[in-house]
Amino acid sequence: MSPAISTTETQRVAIDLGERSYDIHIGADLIGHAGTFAGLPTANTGVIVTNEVVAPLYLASLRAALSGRHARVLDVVLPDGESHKHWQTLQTIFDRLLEAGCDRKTVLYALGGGVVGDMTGFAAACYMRGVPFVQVPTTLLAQVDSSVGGKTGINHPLGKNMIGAFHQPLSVVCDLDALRSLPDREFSAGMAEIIKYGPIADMAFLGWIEDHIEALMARDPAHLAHAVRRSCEIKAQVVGADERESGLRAILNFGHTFGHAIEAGMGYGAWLHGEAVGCGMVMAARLSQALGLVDEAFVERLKRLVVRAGLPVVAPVLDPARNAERYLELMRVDKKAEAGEIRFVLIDPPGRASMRPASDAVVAGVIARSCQPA
Ligand SMILES: NC(=O)c1ccc[n+]([C@@H]2O[C@H](COP(=O)([O-])OP(=O)(O)OC[C@H]3O[C@@H](n4cnc5c(N)ncnc54)[C@H](O)[C@@H]3O)[C@@H](O)[C@H]2O)c1
Ligand SMILES: O=C(O)C(=O)C[C@@H](O)[C@H](O)[C@H](O)COP(=O)(O)O
Ligand SMILES: [Zn+2]
Repeated sequence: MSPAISTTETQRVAIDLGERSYDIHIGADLIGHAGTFAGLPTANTGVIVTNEVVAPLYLASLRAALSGRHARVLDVVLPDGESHKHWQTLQTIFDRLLEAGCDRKTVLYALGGGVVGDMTGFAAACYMRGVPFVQVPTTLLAQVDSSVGGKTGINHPLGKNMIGAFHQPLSVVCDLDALRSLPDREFSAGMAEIIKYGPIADMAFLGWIEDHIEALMARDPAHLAHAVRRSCEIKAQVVGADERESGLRAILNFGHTFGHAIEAGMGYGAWLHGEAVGCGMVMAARLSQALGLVDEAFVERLKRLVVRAGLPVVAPVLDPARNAERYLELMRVDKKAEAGEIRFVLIDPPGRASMRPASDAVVAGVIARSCQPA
């Protein structure tokens, strides 16, 4: 049964981080009212950081909403896409802030998907050693995951998100209406991170997603509101318990050890982050099975749902001559690795996750199986 959720009413999920606590606002038509949410400071300058795809859609609306809050509202429009999540793009933000004489009270607003959010957050963490920022996520993936929790950063050719900082936003404003303009492929990518919360924390939620996948894929507003809210609740709870990933928070990385290897190995942007995570979750589930932690029925169940969400489940060959070695090489760069030993987030049992090493031989078997068409 679908929970009764009014899409006209704004939902609020709190993330408890002591003095860095904030609220995640979820509802319709919020970008145009972003200036009214509690937690947003009045400062002389607000700078909206966005990209060339999102700017024509939502920049004017956010600018108008912030005009009563800041004496001047500036913007920086970045090039679009994962392939631009690097130092040079970050430099564009710093150039603009310095040229405009922005002081340390300046508030940055990340208007866009996870790429804009991660880079804006990192720019906010670094500029004058730290200025406040607000997340205004406009993709499904950003609303259910990347805008929450304060992980910010950029990619390095050798590894995903390798340069970054923890810097919490002041507030997160999830306007569900923005999801209407999202391309189908990007919508599916967001579904991967929603599905992720089931196996790691809430199998009842996984069952609910399975039961309502058609309504979700059709972007039914009430179902979307529930999926975004429940995802944010789970993420807020995990991050509230372990802000800097000293332990528990690593469960949010389920599917990411394989997924990040796919993203870096294919070249950033070839596979979307959510696509790589969807496929990576099936690979991590297979590894969990190989280690006796879950049964085949669970792996097939997860795989079916990933397919129904429009995501790939056959992993790419990264190097025809030495495929497993290439995956392993890339995965050894993962931030969870210790002294060159890869540690995987595994399901143990469904609804709970834990981090464990695995032998190269077992991992190579999973890679070989995952690169074959079903
Ligand atoms: N910080 C975290 O905790 C965290 C969590 C998950 C993912 N991430 C990062 O997030 C990034 C992926 O984010 P993403 O999937 O949002 O990708 P993205 O930011 O590249 O956005 C996807 C595409 O949709 C466009 N777009 C954005 N909003 C739109 C809208 N409303 N209508 C039409 N088009 C729109 C973008 O311009 C882009 O082309 C990756 O870099 C990943 O590493 C970070
Ligand atoms: O918030 C977290 O913690 C996550 O792991 C969420 C992930 O979905 C996200 O992709 C994150 O950026 C990955 O973190 P990383 O530390 O592996 O780069
Ligand atoms: Zn992710």
